[in-house]
Amino acid sequence: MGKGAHAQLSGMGIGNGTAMGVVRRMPDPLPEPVDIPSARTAAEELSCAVGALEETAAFIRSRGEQAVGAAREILDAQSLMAEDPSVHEDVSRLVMAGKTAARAIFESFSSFRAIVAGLDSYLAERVSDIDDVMQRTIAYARGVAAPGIPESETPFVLVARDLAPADTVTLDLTTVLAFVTTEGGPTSHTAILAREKGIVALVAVADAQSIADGDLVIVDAAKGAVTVSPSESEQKAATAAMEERAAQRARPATPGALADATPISLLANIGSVDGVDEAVKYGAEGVGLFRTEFLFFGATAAPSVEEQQAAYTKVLTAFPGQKVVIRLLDAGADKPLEFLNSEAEQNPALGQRGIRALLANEGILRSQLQAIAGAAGQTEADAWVMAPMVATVEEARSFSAIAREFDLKSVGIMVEVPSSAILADRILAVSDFASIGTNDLTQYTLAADRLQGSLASFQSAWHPAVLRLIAEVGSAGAALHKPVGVCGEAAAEPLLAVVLVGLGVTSLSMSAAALADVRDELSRHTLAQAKEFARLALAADNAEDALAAVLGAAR
Ligand SMILES: C=C(OP(=O)(O)O)C(=O)O
Ligand SMILES: [Mg+2]
Repeated sequence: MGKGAHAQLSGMGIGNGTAMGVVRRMPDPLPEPVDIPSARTAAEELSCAVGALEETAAFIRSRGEQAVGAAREILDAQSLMAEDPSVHEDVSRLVMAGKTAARAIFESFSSFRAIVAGLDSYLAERVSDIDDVMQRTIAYARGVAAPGIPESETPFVLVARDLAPADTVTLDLTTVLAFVTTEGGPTSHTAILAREKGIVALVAVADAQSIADGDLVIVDAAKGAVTVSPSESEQKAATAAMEERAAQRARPATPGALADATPISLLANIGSVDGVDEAVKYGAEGVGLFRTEFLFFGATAAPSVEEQQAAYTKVLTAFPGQKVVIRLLDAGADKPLEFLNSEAEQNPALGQRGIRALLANEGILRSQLQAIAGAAGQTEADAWVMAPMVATVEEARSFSAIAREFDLKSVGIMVEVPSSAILADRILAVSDFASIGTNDLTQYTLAADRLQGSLASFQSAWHPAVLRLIAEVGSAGAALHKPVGVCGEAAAEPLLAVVLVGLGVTSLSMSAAALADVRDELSRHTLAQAKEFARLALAADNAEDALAAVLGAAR
């Protein structure tokens, strides 16, 4: 495309925002350092390489300190890569063999990358994180600018192949109006972090590389479109949409409801006590998913009941009279925990995980339930508990029986495995509620690892196979008068959230920053329309067609 030519490109919108501005492109990665003999002494090269590794670790660590949640974890892992003694040893060995600092860093990280990419698909997502650390370190060693967000005094729309976590975390929202990336899917790191920060974003825009520096663009996440060199009338419409959104956000948050006043509770997902403030700030009506893994990860043994109770109490205290759904420890596969499951597994996603692991370690399960019951007794919140990764009616029954010994009133299960969606009527008969985890439900339905970047296109809950399973759960919930929520990333996609309601879902839980767009989208459609959208999506052959059909009917 020539610069300035009018064009419309499509991709996957994150949230519902609109932004308009001039494009700045992210510089392309640095070229591979050539393998020529160094002109400096080995000692000089070594001090250059070590200095670059230290500078990278310090830079990423300082960015990590400004981040919370998932972003912080990713950055902490990245700073550890730059500090890894085996990387330092390897770089030093290569420098001593006559390589330049830049080349030694390149070769060392490349072999690290090959091991990670080849040996363990669970770490495949880390490959792009390794590349980011390598690029930054090579830039420091060469004394050139590290690839990253362009510096600019004036606001701009960032166009990039993909964003490194370190970049997304510290995006300056006063200058970066929106971003458009070629790569990524709705559940990629970039999309999740964009949602957490409420940034207008479009991912998986296959033709994004055709947008030139300096082009004026409109990014419309709700339509999943970027318009290059928009006409005057398109510019006016975009300005009006942005003003309306700003006005709507300035009004106090109202409880979630459809246009015909059907109530749909809008709840927050939190991953630690730190998430509480954001949830309250964005008007969450409670917590629909309190992930409790943060208490266990990094520990060598399960935390004591007292320690757990203190953390649960802090969260429950923030929501008097409101519901807080506490998800019991979900260890295994993407959340490995040595002391719970030390046996090496060939296929951990299908291994000892979630409720399976808890029922095999009943002491830990009971300690969690005891701590939750203690915290519930000390606070005014309505504490609900749910078990992760339930696959059978027996697991649901065993979990309910144990939880009720602790006098917990609302005992439910997560539907993340196709078997539990197919048997939703049986499973709900022995549980008080269901909460659908669409991240895992999608991975298991399509047999596509949720962490494997190259399979991101499979990881969409718009897929009619996933929607059919959700419909099973919705119908079972309606027949048995039991609540059915969604707490996976799908709940944070505004139009998909309406489809979920059309399938019988009664509450939606998501990262707090996504609440406003979902609240707004729900208020635009009636239950009859939501059901029609659901019918259209269910009738599609694939996720893209389902989205297109519903977009056509809704916009
Ligand atoms: C909410 C879910 O659980 P997690 O993302 O923690 O596995 C899910 O699988 O959708
Ligand atoms: Mg899950």
